[in-house]
Amino acid sequence: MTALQTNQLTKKYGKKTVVDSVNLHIPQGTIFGFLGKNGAGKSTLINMVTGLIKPSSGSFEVLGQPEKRLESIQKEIGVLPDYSTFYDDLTAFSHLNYFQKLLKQSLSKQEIIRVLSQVGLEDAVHVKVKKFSFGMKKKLGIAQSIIHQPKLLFLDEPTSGVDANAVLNIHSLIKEIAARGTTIFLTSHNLNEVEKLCDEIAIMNKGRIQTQGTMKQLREQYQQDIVVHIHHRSLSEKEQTQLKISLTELAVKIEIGGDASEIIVQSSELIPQVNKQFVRQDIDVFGLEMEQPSLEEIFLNLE
Ligand SMILES: Nc1ncnc2c1ncn2[C@@H]1O[C@H](COP(=O)(O)OP(=O)(O)OP(=O)(O)O)[C@@H](O)[C@H]1O
Repeated sequence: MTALQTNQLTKKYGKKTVVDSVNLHIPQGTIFGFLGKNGAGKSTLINMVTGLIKPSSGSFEVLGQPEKRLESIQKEIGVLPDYSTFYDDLTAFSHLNYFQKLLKQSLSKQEIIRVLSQVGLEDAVHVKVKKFSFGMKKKLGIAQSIIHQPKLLFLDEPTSGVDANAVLNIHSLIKEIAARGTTIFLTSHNLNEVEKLCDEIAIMNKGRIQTQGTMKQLREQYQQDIVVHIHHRSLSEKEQTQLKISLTELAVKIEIGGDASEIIVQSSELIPQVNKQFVRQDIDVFGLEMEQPSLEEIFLNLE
């Protein structure tokens, strides 16, 4: 089943089209990364598919249900809350307890404590929210968003403003939640995070989906030159010259060194042919590494 599907989904404010004919298809069980610069339209799209605002046109389905039946599956959806909605005088436990009752859940005391432990708040179960650090509030927010074991979870910037250790904890937690079968829709400005966690990525720009695919597909789509680092046995000056001549047709840049060389090719299919030239000249190759563009480079190169 599809966790989320949008068909020509559009939102206009006056004459301004903020979300423009978006078609997304998110299979269940994926961690889907949703990227875009400030003002690209990400929150507007999320607000439409979670029922907070009405689309101007187009349609969507969440967990197989159309917009008009969104109410019936609200309990299957989790959304990382805005921290301003926390009650400062409640403890983490009371906060979750209150929230689960709102969702008409009937978790036992132990089960609530287990959710708090799951997000790493086991030492803060009875601490009031007003004493929480920012990172602790993020974790409590995640606990709140997963307390009803949603099938689809929207996490908007789950690690922004959180220290490095807590970021790692939150990443492990996101992977655990996904491993249990929850589809995760992750918005983040941290491209490393998205690259590390997400199965599939969509990049939004000025209301439109500019590109969508797995990291591998995005690399293939946006990769131009590939830098290949080759470690080899020591070469004499004569061998270096011969090698350079043999690679001229294949590479756009060739730097042959004594025991390591850097070669730039325009397609990954040329790499075996580069390797063949080394073999042909009886040069032992000890290592061959390919430099892949990061999501950050791909993102920055998009208009
Ligand atoms: N209620 C509204 N009325 C008019 N314009 C709006 C409204 N809500 C959002 N916008 C405009 O829509 C555009 C997209 O905003 P949105 O919040 O969806 O972007 P975003 O991609 O989530 O950005 P960020 O990364 O900063 O959160 C912005 O230009 C914003 O000013």
